[in-house]
Amino acid sequence: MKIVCIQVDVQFGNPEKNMEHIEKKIREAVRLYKPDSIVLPELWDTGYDLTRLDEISDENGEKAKKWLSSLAKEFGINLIGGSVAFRKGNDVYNTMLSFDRNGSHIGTYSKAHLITLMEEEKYIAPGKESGIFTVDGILSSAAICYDIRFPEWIRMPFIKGAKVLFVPAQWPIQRQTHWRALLIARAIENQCYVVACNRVGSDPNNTFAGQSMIIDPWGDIVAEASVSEEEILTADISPELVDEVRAKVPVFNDRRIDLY
Ligand SMILES: O=C(O)CCC(=O)C(=O)O
Repeated sequence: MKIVCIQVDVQFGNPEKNMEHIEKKIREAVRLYKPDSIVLPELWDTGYDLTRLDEISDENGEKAKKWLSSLAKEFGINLIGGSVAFRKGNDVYNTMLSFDRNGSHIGTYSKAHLITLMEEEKYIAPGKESGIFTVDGILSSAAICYDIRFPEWIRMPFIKGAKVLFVPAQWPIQRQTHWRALLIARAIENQCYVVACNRVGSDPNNTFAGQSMIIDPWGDIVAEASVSEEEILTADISPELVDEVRAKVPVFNDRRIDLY
C-alpha cells in the first residue's frame, strides 16, 4: 500500500481556505505518486482556534464528510481524514473521518485524551470509542496527537490484530523530541506501522514541529518530512513485514495476561 501524508500549514479558523489548500495538495499527491491512501493532519479545518469553535465547527461533520467522500471517490483513494472540529449538539469533538476508494465512510474516531496543557478540554469533548477500522483489508487504528502519550489506549486495537496506526497531529516544536521518541516507541511496542501526519507553521499560540513520519514495525523511520516546510511524504507499507516482525519477536504471545 502506497501511503501519502499531506504535511501542510493550517490557516487559523479558516475552514474554507484550508479545504481549498488541501484539495490542491491532494491533487498534486495523486498526480505525483498515485497513492492508495492519503492521510491529513489534526484539525486541518479550524486549526486550534478553540474560542471560535461555536461559530466555525462543522455540524455533524457534514461538510467534511461530503468533501472527503467526494475526493476519495474522484481519485479512487482511501482518505484518512486527519481530524475536524465536529459539532454534535452542544459539544464539539476532535474527530477523524475516513473514507474508502468508493467514497464510503469506513471510520470515525474522536480524540480521547485532550491536552489540558493547551486547555483543549475547555472547548472539546473527549471521545470514548476505540479508533479501530479497516483500510483495503488491513486492520488499522487511529490516535490523535496527545493520544500517543497513552500507550494503554493505543495498545488495545493491536491486541486485536491491527497492523497500522494513523496519527494526525498538531504537535508543537517545544516537545519535538517527544514526538519522535513516542512515535518510534509506539511502532516498536505494537510491532506496527505508524503513519504520523503533523502540520507546519504557527498559530497565535504555537509553532508546530512538522516531521511527519512513516515508521515500520521494526521501529525504523522509512520516510520523514522536514520541520518547517509543507511536504508530500510518501512510502510503501507492507502488512507482511508486520507478520515477520511479530513472528521474530513474539511480544504479543509473550504478554503476561495472567498478571495484567
Ligand atoms: O503531547 C504534546 O506534547 C502535544 C499534544 C498536542 O499538541 C495535541 O494533542 O494537540
